[in-house]
Amino acid sequence: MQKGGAVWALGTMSGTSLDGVDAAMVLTDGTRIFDFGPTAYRPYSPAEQATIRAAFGQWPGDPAVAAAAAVVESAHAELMSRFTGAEIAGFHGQTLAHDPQGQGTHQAGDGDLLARTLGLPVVWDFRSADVAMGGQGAPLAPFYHFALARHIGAALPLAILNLGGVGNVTWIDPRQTAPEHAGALLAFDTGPANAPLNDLMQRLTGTPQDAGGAFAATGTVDETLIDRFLTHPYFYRMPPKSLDRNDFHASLDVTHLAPQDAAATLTAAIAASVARGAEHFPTQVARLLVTGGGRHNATLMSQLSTRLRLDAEPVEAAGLDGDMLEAQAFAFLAVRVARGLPTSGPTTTGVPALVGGGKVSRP
Ligand SMILES: Nc1ncnc2c1ncn2[C@@H]1O[C@H](COP(=O)(O)OP(=O)(O)OP(=O)(O)O)[C@@H](O)[C@H]1O
Ligand SMILES: CC(=O)N[C@H]1[C@@H]2OC[C@@H](O2)[C@@H](O)[C@@H]1O[C@H](C)C(=O)O
Repeated sequence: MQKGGAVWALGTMSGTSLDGVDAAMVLTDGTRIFDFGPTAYRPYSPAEQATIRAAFGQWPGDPAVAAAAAVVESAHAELMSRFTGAEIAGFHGQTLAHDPQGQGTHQAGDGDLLARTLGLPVVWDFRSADVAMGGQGAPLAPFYHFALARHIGAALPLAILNLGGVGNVTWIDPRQTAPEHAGALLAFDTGPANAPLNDLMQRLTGTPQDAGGAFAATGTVDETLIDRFLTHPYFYRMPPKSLDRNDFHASLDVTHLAPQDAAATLTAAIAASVARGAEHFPTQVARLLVTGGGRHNATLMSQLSTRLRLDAEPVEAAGLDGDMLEAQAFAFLAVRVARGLPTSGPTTTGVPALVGGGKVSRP
């Protein structure tokens, strides 16, 4: 790869909601974004989802993990081979278990194998080095969020909120010139996002989402339950901090509520946890840009606007692509790793020093 200049990088993300793999190209030098390229999506089949789901919470050595890794690798190889013109790829893999203060963090899928299959340098295992140095290993999108804030010409502090299965937010001061500068970023996972709502909708309707938030819109929020939810110790921890998909399982029990009220309450809980998180922001933000699937949920967006007293806008309002932003992040981070630039630091993962996490596998 040419030193210094911008290159086309391909990034992939297989998120906690397990719908499929996103892939996107970005023209970048690892600092600035020069252009966005093609994108593609490859859903997991129900059988593939079941294989991956069976490995959730398991660590390498377990046969379920090997089976899940094989599914992740073949789905990525199939999707990534549709792209041409990339000089490097960033492969996030599928998080199966995340326990940064205990057993570590594990993303299924072998980047070495993909490098050989695709004939491209592949950067992967982005989170382990950060965790080994005492960081949370997540969230990692914040250094990309910083580049996005500069790219869209933001002049004042803003927040980028990702609402996937889990929520994560980045507070950004775009007046700083680099993400590693003191005062540029503060990032953390906000709490559970769509995962508990999806699980509820699956049980109620057989479809794992509340499309547009239409069902929740017909219910009433149980504010007492929300208040109790907000006493979870996670909300008292100072950021940076990160979560595994099911960390809140027992704390969000809505089974005693009428179905619509249960959906309304889980939707409001997402917004309430973001509002609680926003209390940690170093300054107020001028904009709240929302990415990830949750931005399609109108009830959730309106709950966010109410509870944060700020207009929650989809990232599309700033000309960005909220379906592909995480895949773009791993394209961008791949270039940073290849060039020896840090990908996380004390204010994004809590790691004591700047870290450039990620292995580089060459074909
Ligand atoms: N039209 C819609 N209406 C309501 N919710 C939606 C809609 N589209 C997507 N979602 C929600 O967004 C989720 C998917 O979001 P996304 O693709 O950002 O998650 P992910 O990347 O897998 O998760 P994470 O960021 O936690 O790794 C779905 O599971 C669903 O809950
Ligand atoms: C361990 C892990 O895979 N975490 C994911 C997950 O999904 C959302 C949230 O929890 C975030 O911390 C992270 O993903 C994004 C891409 C990140 O690292 O920024």
